[in-house]
Amino acid sequence: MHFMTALEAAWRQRNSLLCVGLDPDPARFPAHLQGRPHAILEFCTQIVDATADLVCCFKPQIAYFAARRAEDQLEALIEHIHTRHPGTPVVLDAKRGDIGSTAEQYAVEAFERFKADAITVNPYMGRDSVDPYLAYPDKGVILLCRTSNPGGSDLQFLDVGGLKLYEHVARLVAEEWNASGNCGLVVGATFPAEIARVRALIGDMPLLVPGIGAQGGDIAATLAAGLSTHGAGLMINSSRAILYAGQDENFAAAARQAALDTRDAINAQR
Ligand SMILES: O=C(O)c1cc(=O)[nH]c(=O)n1[C@@H]1O[C@H](COP(=O)(O)O)[C@@H](O)[C@H]1O
Repeated sequence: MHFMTALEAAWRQRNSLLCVGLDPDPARFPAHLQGRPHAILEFCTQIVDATADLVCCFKPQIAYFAARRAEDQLEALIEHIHTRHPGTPVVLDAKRGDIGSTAEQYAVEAFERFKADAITVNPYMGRDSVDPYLAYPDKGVILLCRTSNPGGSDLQFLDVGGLKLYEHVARLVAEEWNASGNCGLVVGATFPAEIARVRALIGDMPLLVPGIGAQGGDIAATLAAGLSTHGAGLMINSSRAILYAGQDENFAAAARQAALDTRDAINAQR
C-alpha cells in the first residue's frame, strides 16, 4: 500500500496524529531488561504493543540500533509491527544523504532490508541524491526542512535569493520532487512560525514534526500552525517522553498513558 494511503487511513481510523519515536537507549531501560541479549527488541515490542492503537505511525531511529549492533533487532521490530499491527506505517529515521549510487544502497537497506514504509532523508546533496528513494513511488520520502535543533538555523535560515533555505527546500519538494505524491517534510515543533510558513508554501503535504515532549515544543502552537485543510497532515513525534515515562516493570503501561495523554492533548487542539 502507498505510504500516504496508509498514513491517511491511520489518521482517520485511529483518530491520532501522534507518532511514537522508537529511540531505545539501554542505559534508560528498566532494571529487569538490563543485560538481556535482545533487550532492545523486548523493550520496543512492548512499547509498540502498548501504544499501537494510539498512533498514526512509529518512527524507529536507526542510530539507536546500529550503535549497539542491533540492526537484526530493528529488522525483527519492523516485521513485528507489520505482522501484529498491520496498517501502522513505519518511518525509518535515518536522515540519509549521499551521491546517487550510494543512496541506491541506502534505499535498498531502508525499503527492502528493513521494510520501512518511509524514510527521513537529508536534501542537502540535491535531487540526484534523493532520486533513488523517489524511485520507490509507494514509499514515503520525508525530507529535512526546518529541523527542531537550535543549530538548524545556521544553514536553514540562510537567505537564498529572497527566501530562507528551508523555505526554498519546502517549495522545491512541493513543486518538483513530489511528482509521485510520496514526499513529506520535517519541521520541528520548536519552531511553530516556520511550521506555518512551510504549510503555506506546500499545501496539504504531510509534515513530520518532532520536538514536543523532551525538546519542549508547544502542542497548541504546532497544531495551529501545521494542520492541513483536512484537519490532519501531521505526524507529531514524541520519543523519550513516552519511552521513559515509567522506569520499572510497568514501563509499557506508563508509556501507554503518556501516549494517550499526548494524543488527547493533540486532539484537543484540532
Ligand atoms: O527526523 C527526525 O525525526 C528529527 C528531526 C529533527 O529536526 N529533530 C528531531 O528531534 N528528530 C528526531 O526526533 C526524535 C526526537 O526525540 P525526543 O526529543 O526524545 O522526542 C529523535 O529521534 C530525533 O532524531
